Amino acid sequence: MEMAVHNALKSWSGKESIDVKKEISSMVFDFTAKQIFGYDTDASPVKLSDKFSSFLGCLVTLPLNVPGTKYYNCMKDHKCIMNKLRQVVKERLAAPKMGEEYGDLLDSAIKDIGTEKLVTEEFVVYLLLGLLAASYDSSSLTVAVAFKLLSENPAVSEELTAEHEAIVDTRIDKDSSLTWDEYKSMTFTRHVINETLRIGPIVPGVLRRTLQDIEVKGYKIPAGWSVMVVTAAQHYNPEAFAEPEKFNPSRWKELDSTVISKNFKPFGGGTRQCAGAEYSKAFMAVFFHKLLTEYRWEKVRGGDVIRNPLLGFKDGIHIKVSVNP
Ligand code: HEM
Repeated sequence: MEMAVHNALKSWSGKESIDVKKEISSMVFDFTAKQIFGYDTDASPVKLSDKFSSFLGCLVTLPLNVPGTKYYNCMKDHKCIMNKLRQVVKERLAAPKMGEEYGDLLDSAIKDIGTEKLVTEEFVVYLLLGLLAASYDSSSLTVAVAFKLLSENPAVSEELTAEHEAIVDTRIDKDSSLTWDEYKSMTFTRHVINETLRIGPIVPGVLRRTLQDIEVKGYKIPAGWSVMVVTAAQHYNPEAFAEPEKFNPSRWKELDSTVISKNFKPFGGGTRQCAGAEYSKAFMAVFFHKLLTEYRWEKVRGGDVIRNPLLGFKDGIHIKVSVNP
């Protein structure tokens, strides 16, 4: 993870500016795809992250399957992605040591084929599609929101930088990699990540279906209805978070665990809670560690937030990254 971040930051430094969301999306995508099925973006004739970018960008569109329309292009990209994923799964199934060779997530999934009625070859293809889609737009959006909030709150940015510089200062070998203990010691970083996810949750809410009639504040919701829990609204509950519009990572020092569990759900909740939550938080911490200890950054332009229904930016958010002198 550190190496992926290192390579990305190196390639950004010196450029006039980069669109954070776009660049991080493709970095996280390539890294995740490598962990899941050994995807090597440099060796691949098709840049899968580009295909995902255009596929995900036109999911909510008029279903007019005519050349030249957004939907038509979306379907073309979807087909290309599915062909590639089907090919990957087929190759693994044909490998001499099927499911044993690489030790990655795809190997585990291949071994599970047939253990349950649902787990078929096609299911594994869709599992890959789902995980890659989930990784493309999620952490990158949260990091982009963090850049916006940090650029508007220089004191928070300074405290965050100080935490990471202190980690490097106490290292015996200054060039050594980040350790697990160092990661666990990033208290203020965790507060910044939580506060970013609270202020700018990427999804407006989570969907559930009622299994039985339930009553909420005098209203009856019949069994079988779809319910959307608007978690984004809970994040702005003034009884749980004082001055909820204010970006204040330090509030997390004091917050009660019951208040958090009832009002803070950026990754959903219950048995369907996000499978990539810890992975995303680790990625964000590693990203900020490398950025803040080895580089300097400044916002160049953009940062106007929109919701459609995912959180996004009108004209992106562009930053300039330079090596720390
Ligand atoms: C900041 C980053 C992320 C956020 C805010 C986020 C948010 C969410 C949310 C709100 C849900 C719905 C949960 C529910 O219905 O209760 C979800 C589900 C899911 N997410 Fe994430 N996600 C993030 C990153 C990721 C990543 C990187 C992956 C995979 C590599 C991932 C994989 C999944 C999967 C597989 C589910 C479906 C879980 C299930 O239905 O059992 N997510 N995510």
